[in-house]
Amino acid sequence: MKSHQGDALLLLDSIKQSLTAPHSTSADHAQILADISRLQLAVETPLETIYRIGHQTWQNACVRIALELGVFDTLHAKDADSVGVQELASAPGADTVFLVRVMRVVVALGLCDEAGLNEYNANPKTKIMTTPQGISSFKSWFDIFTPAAVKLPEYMRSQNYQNPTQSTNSAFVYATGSEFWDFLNKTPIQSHHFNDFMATRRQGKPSWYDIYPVDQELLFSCSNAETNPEEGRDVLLVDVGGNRGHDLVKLKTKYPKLDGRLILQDLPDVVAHASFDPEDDKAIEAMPHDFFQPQPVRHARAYHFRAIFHDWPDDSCRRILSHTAAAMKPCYSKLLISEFVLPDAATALFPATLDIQMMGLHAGMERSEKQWQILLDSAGLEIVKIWQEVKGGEAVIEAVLKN
Ligand SMILES: C[S@@+](CC[C@H](N)C(=O)[O-])C[C@H]1O[C@@H](n2cnc3c(N)ncnc32)[C@H](O)[C@@H]1O
Repeated sequence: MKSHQGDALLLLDSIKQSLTAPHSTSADHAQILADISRLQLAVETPLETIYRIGHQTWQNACVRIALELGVFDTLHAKDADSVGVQELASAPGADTVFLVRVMRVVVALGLCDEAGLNEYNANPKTKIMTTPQGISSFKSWFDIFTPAAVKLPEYMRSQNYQNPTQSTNSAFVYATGSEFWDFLNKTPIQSHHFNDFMATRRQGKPSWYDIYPVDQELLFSCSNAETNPEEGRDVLLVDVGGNRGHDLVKLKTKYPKLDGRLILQDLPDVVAHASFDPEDDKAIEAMPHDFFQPQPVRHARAYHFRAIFHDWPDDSCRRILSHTAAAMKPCYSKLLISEFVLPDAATALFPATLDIQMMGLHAGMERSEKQWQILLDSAGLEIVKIWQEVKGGEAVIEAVLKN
């Protein structure tokens, strides 16, 4: 017990120092959060630890119910004024006894505050649960992903605990009878939540072009390149599996004078709902394309994939990469992959969990530097540089055709 106390006091000192430091980076922020988790582990008993972990499913269910009942919207609309349970329950027609029980959990989780007996008010965390970012992420996690998580132990038992390597055989398929992308295609409401989740999930976080110096690494060389006579103007970047184009729109906002075409590729139903109007913004072109087919855009300056390869097992990745490599121009085209590069040890909880999520949803995986290197090498590509702000965090992997 004594040594735990010692650990806790050391961690507390380190947290204090970090919080009072004059400047802090993303890496410092990640370190403070890691220290806080370690501090909690150092203070709580083993029994408290397993109770905290074991109750998370029920807590998430309460947040999902509160979201459905419009609790966060009502509290946020009232700003600093408190709202009684009668008012919270009246519009959706919920039972007040039931709602009080759910609200105890929501308050304890910190998503709003208690203002008195059965009275609540918004706090700084409440607002995010009223935005597309909070709503779409929670609906995706709970409604689309959780059924596969609940079935994961049973599924893995049925597979004799062999690492899943085929997207047609995942916990998601076991739980729903469909592969993830087919399921979304068949359920427009879930597809809508998932695509909103993709578009909003990175708000407030650096994007790939904040980590990778686009102006130095892509633009200068692109304007100096020969123009492709067949296509009229060089393609600067193809965002493969770019969803509804949110990333390209933000890239264009950051670099309004981009020289070269920007092309969004994704499945037909997804690009049909692109987040830009192709008539208004001629700079971005939407192109339905299945990345398991040959890449139709040849000799682009860059092919960018964000959060694509972690959705697939190695064999599928190799097929996508081989089509990309076949379209790349030697000594000119770059492959940019925005994903986690896992450390060899001490992986943070978020990427470690994301890896399991990818396994459960798609038989996919997060990869370490070595695993990326082997995968790219097997498709005729080599890593030039890994651009990364936080060790073990999200990175931009820059690769080219092997000599
Ligand atoms: C995890 S999302 C990432 C979206 C986007 N790159 C981002 O990071 O926000 C994966 C994307 O791959 C797309 N996708 C899935 N299968 C595909 C296929 N066979 N061909 C092209 N795109 C596909 C999905 O529609 C989805 O937009």
